[in-house]
Amino acid sequence: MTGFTVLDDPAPPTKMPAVALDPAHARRPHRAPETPDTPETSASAAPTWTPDDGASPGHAEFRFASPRTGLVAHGVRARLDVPSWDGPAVAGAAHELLARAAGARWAGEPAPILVGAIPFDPSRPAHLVVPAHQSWHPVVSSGAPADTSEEGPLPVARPEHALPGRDDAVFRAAVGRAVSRLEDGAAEKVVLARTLDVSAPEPLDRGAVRAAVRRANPDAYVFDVELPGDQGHLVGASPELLVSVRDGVLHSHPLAGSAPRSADPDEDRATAQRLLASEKDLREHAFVTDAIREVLRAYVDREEDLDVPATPELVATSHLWHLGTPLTARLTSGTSVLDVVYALHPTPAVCGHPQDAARELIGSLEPFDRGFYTGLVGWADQAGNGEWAIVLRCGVVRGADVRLFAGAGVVVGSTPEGEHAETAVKFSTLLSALGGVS
Ligand SMILES: C=C(O[C@H]1C=CC=C(C(=O)O)[C@@H]1O)C(=O)O
Repeated sequence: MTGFTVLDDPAPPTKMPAVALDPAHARRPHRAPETPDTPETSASAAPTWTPDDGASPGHAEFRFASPRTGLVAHGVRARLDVPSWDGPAVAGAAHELLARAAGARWAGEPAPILVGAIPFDPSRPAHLVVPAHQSWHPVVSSGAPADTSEEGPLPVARPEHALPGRDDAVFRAAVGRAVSRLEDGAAEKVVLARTLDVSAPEPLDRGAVRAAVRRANPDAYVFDVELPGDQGHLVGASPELLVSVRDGVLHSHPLAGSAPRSADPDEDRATAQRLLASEKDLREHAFVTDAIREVLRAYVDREEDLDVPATPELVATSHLWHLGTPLTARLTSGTSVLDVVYALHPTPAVCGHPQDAARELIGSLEPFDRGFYTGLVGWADQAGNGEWAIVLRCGVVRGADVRLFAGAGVVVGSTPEGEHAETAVKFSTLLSALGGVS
């Protein structure tokens, strides 16, 4: 265990200031747009052109690495700013903004993309920018085995010896109340989360944290996003792909239903098999795949264009087993990844079912603002391609201070102790990379 301390008196919940950049810094497009003019509407983007010298409030460092490809971006060419943060408004505005940026680029510059993060509450402003600089690179495997069933266990943290195991009575009470409300019929599933505020002896080296979390989680979506204002960096290693779209083909890999990994290979395998057969976890998982199937039906031409396996499979992370279902769809022509992102988000993997009732329970039972936790992080291009992971196994890093987030799906049959233990293990994913778990 290192010198991490738990902050008992946590900072006020992170709020998201609307960032308005000074139009006086406006940079003119280098040449006239090549793309057709798009009419300005009240729901369209108000692109703000800014210098990209890194000194403006739009420095906006963004790192997002899927298991195979890494994207590094920084600087702000334009910021997406829409009056209404709903799917059609965002997708339309993003298209317009990317068309303008494409028209304004120098010869030889790569096609512009949109990068950023979307909060848990999609009606609140997202942090979406067209970066001034972007580069893609292959992710070099660090040698950690990707498939633990074949190659033995990954390093497993022991939460009972570390900070995440600290009792959180408020969370246990919230889970207890949620189960009673579910038993009374208020909803069928709700995902409840908690926070853990820790402080390192000195400012964290986020590059080292990213490398450590990638080593332990070769299949994760590792992100490090500079948030607007002084909100800090959103850093994490999500196991969950909401959607990737390439040339009209969508992949999604929803997860729900979890069990802690064990350092003992026999126990680890037995835990995984128990999870695969757990009625409670299968029920928790089915809410997610059913909801995604229903939404995606509206974005395919024919039922055969949507493939949703009937049963989930096991997915391993450094600390947990999950139930996961790999879904594919051939999208109706003209569908953008952002249309689908906003239509799906938030899924029952992070909110619950039915969505409105679950949101209400979260609002009344969670004593903090989720901000971008259980939101989305990723990128989109002008052709409608993109990749968006759910913001999980993460924290907001400000110098030496980190607010970690972890949640768990609650259904009838869940227990406060079980969900407390599960969230403790979920904290450990990032905390071990921070050096806070022995
Ligand atoms: C909400 C979280 O996990 C979600 C994703 C995978 C499995 C989950 C579960 O089993 O409860 C959650 O739905 C989190 O990691 O904070």
